Amino acid sequence: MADIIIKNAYVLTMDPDKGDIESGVVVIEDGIITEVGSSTESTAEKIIDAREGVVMPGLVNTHCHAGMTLFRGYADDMPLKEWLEDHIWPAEAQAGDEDIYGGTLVACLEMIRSGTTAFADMYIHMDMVAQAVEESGMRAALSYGMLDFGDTEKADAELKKGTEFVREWNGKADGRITTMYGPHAPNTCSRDFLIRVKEQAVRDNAGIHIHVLETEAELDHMKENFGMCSIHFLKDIDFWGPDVLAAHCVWLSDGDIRILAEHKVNISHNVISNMKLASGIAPVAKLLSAGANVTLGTDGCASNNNLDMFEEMKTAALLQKVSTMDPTVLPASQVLEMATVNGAKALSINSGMLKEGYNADIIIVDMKQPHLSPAYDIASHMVYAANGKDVKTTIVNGKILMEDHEITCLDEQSILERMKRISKNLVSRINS
Ligand SMILES: O=c1[nH]cnc2c1ncn2[C@@H]1O[C@H](CO)[C@@H](O)[C@H]1O
Ligand SMILES: [Zn+2]
Repeated sequence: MADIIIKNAYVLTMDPDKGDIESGVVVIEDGIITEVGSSTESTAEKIIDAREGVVMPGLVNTHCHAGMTLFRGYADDMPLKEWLEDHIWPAEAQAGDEDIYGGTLVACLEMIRSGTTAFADMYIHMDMVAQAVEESGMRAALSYGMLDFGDTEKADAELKKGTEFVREWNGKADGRITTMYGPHAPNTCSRDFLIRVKEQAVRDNAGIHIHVLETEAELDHMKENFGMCSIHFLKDIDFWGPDVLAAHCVWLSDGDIRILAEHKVNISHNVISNMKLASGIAPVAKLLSAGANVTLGTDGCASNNNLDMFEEMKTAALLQKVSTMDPTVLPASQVLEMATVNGAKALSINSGMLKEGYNADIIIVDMKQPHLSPAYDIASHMVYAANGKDVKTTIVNGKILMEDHEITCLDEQSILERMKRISKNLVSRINS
């Protein structure tokens, strides 16, 4: 007997061999999808009738700082350097375990509610982040954000912390948690440190999550200090590979695009954060035509200011169209691929498609609503018309985390109450 059967749904499989099924079933057993088709002989204790719903793979957010929900709306409308150095970093210095734990739980609630089933996170107090992810039922690739600023003592301490975290949490929470190394960026980490991190990641068979060329200031800094941009600099130290997840990648030349594609680097496009901080426009259409694996991420809540991947999909499509003056770039089906299949690939997880043998990371979108009516092209609706609130059911690893808009895995009220308390205390500590 199976665990869950979802029936009577429009199934958007994202599986190129299968395509969409107008009225289909998805069968789940032991956290895995065991059947996708138009009917099934199987039985299950739990039957979900998804009539007037779209069943699709959960979205994958490939660049997040989940705990930054704490700073949602805390420092808006300023350039990245000032935002980070004068506001965010001093505030983070005051944040403790309880704050990051509470902030991450709010992020998990927000992601579950808006149809994200897996995310890549780079942040601080990572044991707390991992604990929150474990309790939430979500899937995540977690990394401790390491910076050395050229200080060798700090480099040793940061790498030790990063390594301990990678080793302690990899494969935990029934395999829902995997770990990566998280060197912050080429202009906040020294060359030596980045070399050591890469060597350590190879030894531990772990991926690497890093910010790259988010701002023109980083490009100028790298050219001034090393005579080349971050992409060539990282190529020089043999950093690039399919194990690397590079966030932002805004300031790229055509040569840089070729390097990223050749080395099969995973790229996280953070369009809303890049627009809000006026960092620039990433050449996503060019990256995709070069064959690079481009995915989508929200970045933290202090530069977005939410974690809704539906907004991210729509904005990514629209900005590329207007900035290239070509409405044919990033069609809806390709944007959906970025948010599902490509994201899962970047996190090395067997999710992102509804297919036999894949993780049961699934969402159901409620289509019986004015703004989704009529429905000619479902992919178009998911990218251009829907938003996170339209998600009514979220399943991760075969467990229902939200059903009919009701959160089943966490105590939402107490988490929101806790956020009120900790954010107030945190701000008073920052201001004192
Ligand atoms: O857009 C960004 N660019 C650079 N750093 C960021 C951005 N958003 C968040 N962080 C910072 O990265 C560190 C990860 O541990 C945190 O300090 C976080 O505030
Ligand atoms: Zn970031």
